[in-house]
Amino acid sequence: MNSHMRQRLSLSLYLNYFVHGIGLIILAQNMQTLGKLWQTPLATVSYVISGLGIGRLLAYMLLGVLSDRYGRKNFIMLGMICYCLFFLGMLAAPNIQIAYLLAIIAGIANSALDSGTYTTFVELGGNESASNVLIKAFMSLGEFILPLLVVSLENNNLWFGWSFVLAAAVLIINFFLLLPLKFPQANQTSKVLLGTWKDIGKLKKAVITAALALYGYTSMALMILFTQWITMYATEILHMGNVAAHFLLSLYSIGSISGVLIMFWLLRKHFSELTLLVTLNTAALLSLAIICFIHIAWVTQLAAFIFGLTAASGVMQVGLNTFLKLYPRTKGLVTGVFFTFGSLASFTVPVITGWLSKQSIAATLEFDLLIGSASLLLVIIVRLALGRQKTIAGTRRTISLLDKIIIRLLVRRFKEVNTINTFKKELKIPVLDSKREEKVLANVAANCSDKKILPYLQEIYTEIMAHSRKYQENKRQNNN
Ligand SMILES: O=C(O)C(=O)C[C@]1(C(=O)O)C=C[C@@H](O)C=C1
Repeated sequence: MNSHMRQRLSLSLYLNYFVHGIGLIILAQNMQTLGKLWQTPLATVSYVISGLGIGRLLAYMLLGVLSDRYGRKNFIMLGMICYCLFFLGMLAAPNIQIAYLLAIIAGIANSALDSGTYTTFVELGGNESASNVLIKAFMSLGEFILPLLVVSLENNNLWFGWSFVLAAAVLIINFFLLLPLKFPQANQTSKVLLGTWKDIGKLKKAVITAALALYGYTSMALMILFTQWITMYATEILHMGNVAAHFLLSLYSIGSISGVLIMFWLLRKHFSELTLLVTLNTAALLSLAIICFIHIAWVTQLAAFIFGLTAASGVMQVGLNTFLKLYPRTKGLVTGVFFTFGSLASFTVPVITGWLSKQSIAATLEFDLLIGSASLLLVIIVRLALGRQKTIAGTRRTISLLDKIIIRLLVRRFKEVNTINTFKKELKIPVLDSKREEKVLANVAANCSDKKILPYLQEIYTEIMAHSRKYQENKRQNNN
């Protein structure tokens, strides 16, 4: 695939996630209007939102496995059609039952897009982690723009449905942009990775698999618990005013978008993914602990920003990427498993914390500390079990460093050879000393720990000595 087609494909895939960002919050942002439309109380509209979660749970595994079989493109198209149906259907939904069905369809759309897109970015090759993290950036952009759109429609007394129509229109245009594009072959194995990770034992692989699947749960739970409770925690426990309390969530969002961009940049620079996961999860846990235990307004604000910067920087996507590399032949299934755990988090966290909040609001965030610790433990387990991750770029960095040392040593060797030459000139003996050359080659054999590479080293040394002879002859000819 040429780079122009690749860019077109990537752009279309990202555009879908801009719309998905809108889809994630469009019901919540229009709760009151929709409630009036269906003549139901707010709680019932909120119940419709849970349909999204049901759709996801139902579809992730199935669509993941099917996308391994029938190609990624079909499922991305399916996702787009389902999403379109959701956006336009919601405007025409006559009752709450149909609305609930449409929400389930949006959940299915979400699963279809995920199982087709994350896998495609890995199969496109290049820097797949950076690409998958950028998906999160497009989602955040959608989530950032929609509330502004909703408010401006409202302020200008325009129909609330325009934001739904806009989302559908973007999808329809993107559908036709995507239609002629070719996708990379599904589940081709990534040679680079098989080279470095193929020797993992069965037990180790099972431990890593379990840890990564659980990380699908904890990484999601860490974020949604925070976003659900931070405002109430700030008003009730920290006694902040209403505006200041809401502002904490904005700081978290700004942190998150900055975090994604920083993560993208670091991954492009080939920073080790697992080291990043351990570092970011540690920072997230620390900032959360600060929010829980140090009650000073500006410190809390800074900590909320840092929590967004680290916990919502795309660490979930990086975790999935590691998982995908471990199972290059069943990427769709792996995406399905990972996000099923994520969906379980979106279901269980509100239930558990709802119950905890009856004890105290502080207990909810303290529970997030527990989740953050579990997250950190899981990524440490994965890091230890997988060992140092090798990449072409990292390995080349090591080679460059070794070359630097070798060159310095060779310069010193030439200096010593020059000294020998001075002696030889005084004693009037020839440059070539075959006995000494044999001894040097014998020394190479004695010092070489890997007998397989010995012939190559001896060839190198024969060359080195040939050149030090040339160097000596040249010096003699030029009389210096
Ligand atoms: O030891 C010497 O006599 C050298 O000149 C140095 C050296 C070498 O590079 O090691 C170079 C040429 C001789 O034939 C043998 C050895």
